[in-house]
Amino acid sequence: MESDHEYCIMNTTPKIHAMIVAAGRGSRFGASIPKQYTLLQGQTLLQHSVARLAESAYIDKCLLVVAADDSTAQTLSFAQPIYYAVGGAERWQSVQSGVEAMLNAGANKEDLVVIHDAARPAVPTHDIDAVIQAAMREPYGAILATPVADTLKQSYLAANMLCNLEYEAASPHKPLNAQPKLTNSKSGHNTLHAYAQKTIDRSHIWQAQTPQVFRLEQLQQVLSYVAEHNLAITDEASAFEYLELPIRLVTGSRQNIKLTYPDDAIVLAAILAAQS
Ligand SMILES: Nc1ccn([C@@H]2O[C@H](COP(=O)(O)OP(=O)(O)OP(=O)(O)O)[C@@H](O)[C@H]2O)c(=O)n1
Ligand SMILES: C[C@](O)(CO)[C@H](O)COP(=O)(O)O
Repeated sequence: MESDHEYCIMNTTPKIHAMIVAAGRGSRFGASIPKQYTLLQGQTLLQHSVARLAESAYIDKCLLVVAADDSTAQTLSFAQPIYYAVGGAERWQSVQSGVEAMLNAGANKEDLVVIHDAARPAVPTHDIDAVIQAAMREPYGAILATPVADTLKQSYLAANMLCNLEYEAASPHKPLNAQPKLTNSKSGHNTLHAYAQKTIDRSHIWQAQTPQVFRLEQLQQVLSYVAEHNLAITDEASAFEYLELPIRLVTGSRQNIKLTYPDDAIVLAAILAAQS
């Protein structure tokens, strides 16, 4: 029975390599610096994410994929040995650059690669271990994901109501079911708003997270397919889906949120404080 730490395929003992993608600009977050360098609980998101991976017994060093003009990462201290690669314009191109760096550094094509977002600093270590263990037992890979918990609406865009509904001030003597007065739209132009068209069945809908874990050569091949076919993907699992290759979904913690919009910072700070 192979130990979890080393699993055998074709009489070799593949190893596990970790990469953190941190080459984004954080445009939706809107800060003056890339969001991976935002300080929460006294450390940058990037340092938190590196430390989380370091807590896993499977990981003892980490590749950081950073922007070509990044001058911050190498000024920081990290919880484990670090090496670097330069990212690309799209997230998947940053991953592709990281895969090439790992192979050029001597990784074997059958080795597993653990890919994590720098923007997900609160991932529990037991989730990291769980997705790695799942990927060891899958032919193509595994990702963390969380089932959708809210009602999902599909929307359509429409012009503002042609009439403004004016409700007279409620008065103690006014019947509750009084009809509102319709008046002509005050605005001289129609504003487009989103309206609910229908509710999506969420019983098989998941929110993908990271880490996402694959074998290096297979990931290299599917990302080449993405490049050759000019596909737009936002995670590596999507590339395998295009080729109808099964990727295991491992239920992850809802604490593993991604810092994307300004509102996420207060939530993430509270999660990190609660985890410390
Ligand atoms: N070309 C890119 C784009 C994103 N990322 C990384 O991928 C992770 C998740 O992507 P996302 O949340 O989209 O980050 P940004 O692209 O920075 O955000 P935005 O889309 O708002 O600009 C982040 O850690 C980000 O640094 C990357 O390494 N290379
Ligand atoms: C990989 C990912 O974290 C899965 O949810 C996400 O797709 C990456 O961020 P982006 O905002 O989609 O670029």
